[in-house]
Amino acid sequence: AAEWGYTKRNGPFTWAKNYPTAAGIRQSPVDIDTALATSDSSLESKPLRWKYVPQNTRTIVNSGHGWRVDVDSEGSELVGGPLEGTYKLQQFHCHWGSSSDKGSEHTVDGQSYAAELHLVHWNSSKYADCGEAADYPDGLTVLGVLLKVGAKNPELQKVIDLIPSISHRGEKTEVKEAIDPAKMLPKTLSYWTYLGSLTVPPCNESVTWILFKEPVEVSEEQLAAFRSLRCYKRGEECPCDEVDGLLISNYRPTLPLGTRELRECGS
Ligand SMILES: CCN[C@H]1CN(CCOC)S(=O)(=O)c2sc(S(N)(=O)=O)cc21
Ligand SMILES: [Zn+2]
Repeated sequence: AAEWGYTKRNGPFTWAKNYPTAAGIRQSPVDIDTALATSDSSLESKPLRWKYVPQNTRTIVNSGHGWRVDVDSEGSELVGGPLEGTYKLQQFHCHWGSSSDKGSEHTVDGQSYAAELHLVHWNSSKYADCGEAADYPDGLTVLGVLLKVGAKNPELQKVIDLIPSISHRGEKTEVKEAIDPAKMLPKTLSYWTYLGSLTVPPCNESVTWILFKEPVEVSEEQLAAFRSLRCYKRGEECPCDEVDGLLISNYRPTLPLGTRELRECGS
């Protein structure tokens, strides 16, 4: 089957054909209607806590759908807030648009941001690895960070510096200078949380989403670097009808929250 992607031919509105879960009722991303959010004392009583090992960021790869930094999960942990048990960091990646007026996956009161960073964690209290965890409703937790145009982001610059060596799909390289995921999180830790899904096929409905309220800054030049990735393999011709196969946009439009509860912690 034609590989899924973000063009008219293989983009989000075609995914349900090959991935029926994409048409489910617990899909992500969603628009965060801040008036609907309910504050929950149980979230306030168990602060979200994380521990990452910067030296465990191993490789960065061009998945054909964006860049992804794979991490050795050992030594990492995410607990508290809405979570039961311990989750370990598996990878982090980003979504962006063809211009900085769009590109985030979640929107807030209808407003898009320039990009969105996802830190993907899996429930190591109950499952053996990320792949297994992705098949269970409590298997994954993704920390989402909204990115807005502003100052150059020094931690993300370590990713940007590696992009030229993974310009084509399937290329990967060692991350030599440790990247600290904790340094990419906002200062204030207020967040919204709801039950959703992977925002890419197979769109498993296995993600507890935790989206920080405070956006983090990234520069226009850094966003431009993201858009220089190519969605096809070196030596092959460009399959996607994108402008010479550049990955200029890789965000899924929002899906209905439906009857799901949206909770918030912190102002
Ligand atoms: C770059 C994308 N990679 C994906 C690889 N995986 C999916 C298959 O795994 C069994 S995953 O579970 O690690 C996730 S979560 C995720 S999102 N956008 O919802 O945070 C994307 C992906
Ligand atoms: Zn993502």
